[in-house]
Amino acid sequence: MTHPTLKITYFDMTGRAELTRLALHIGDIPFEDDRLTREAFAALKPTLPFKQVPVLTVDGEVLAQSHAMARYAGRLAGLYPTDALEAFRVDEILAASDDTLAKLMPSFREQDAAKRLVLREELSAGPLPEHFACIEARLAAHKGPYFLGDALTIADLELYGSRQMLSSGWLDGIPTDILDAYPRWNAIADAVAAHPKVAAWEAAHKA
Ligand SMILES: N[C@@H](CCC(=O)N[C@@H](CS)C(=O)NCC(=O)O)C(=O)O
Repeated sequence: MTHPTLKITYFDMTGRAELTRLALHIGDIPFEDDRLTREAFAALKPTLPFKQVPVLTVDGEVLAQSHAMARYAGRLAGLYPTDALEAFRVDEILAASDDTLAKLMPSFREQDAAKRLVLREELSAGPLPEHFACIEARLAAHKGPYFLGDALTIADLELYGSRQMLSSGWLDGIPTDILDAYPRWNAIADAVAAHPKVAAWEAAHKA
């Protein structure tokens, strides 16, 4: 099967590009994994559609917005439902994940480490667990092993990636066990982690 020529441009980190990278990798769809230094980003920024990364270059055309990229990659890779209602369920999880990031954003922007810690501790004491409980409740439709049953989707990959971000210890002030209270979320993330293509990707990139 022929695919468009694809290049993901982002920083050398997981962040907002990893979902698209992982979807293309799982789908055996070749792509260039263009990882920018801060200096290279500064030079490129004025040319970018929203002056931000990630961007996905498709046959020479630069397109942006991480979840739009992920849905496109998901469609190419067979990881996005063709059924409209199932797609809605997947989109809901992606948007809920954006809401998590929005809650964390002031702490990402805070330069003072002590103030950042306080912001994250406040989030961990209420707003984040409350939001995560809502996500967990939406996973009640979880059929196993993945959210929508046997078919892996980008919603599962997003839940997996969010767990990595939240539980890695990278976010000082967020307890690494903050997701322990959500068994459906963890079951899905565990199933994704056990996927051979995901395990291979992690072995190649996290060593
Ligand atoms: N809505 C955009 C947000 C993109 C975004 O916030 N990108 C950040 C990196 S994660 C960025 O480019 N920051 C540098 C800047 O804005 O100058 C998306 O989902 O792709």
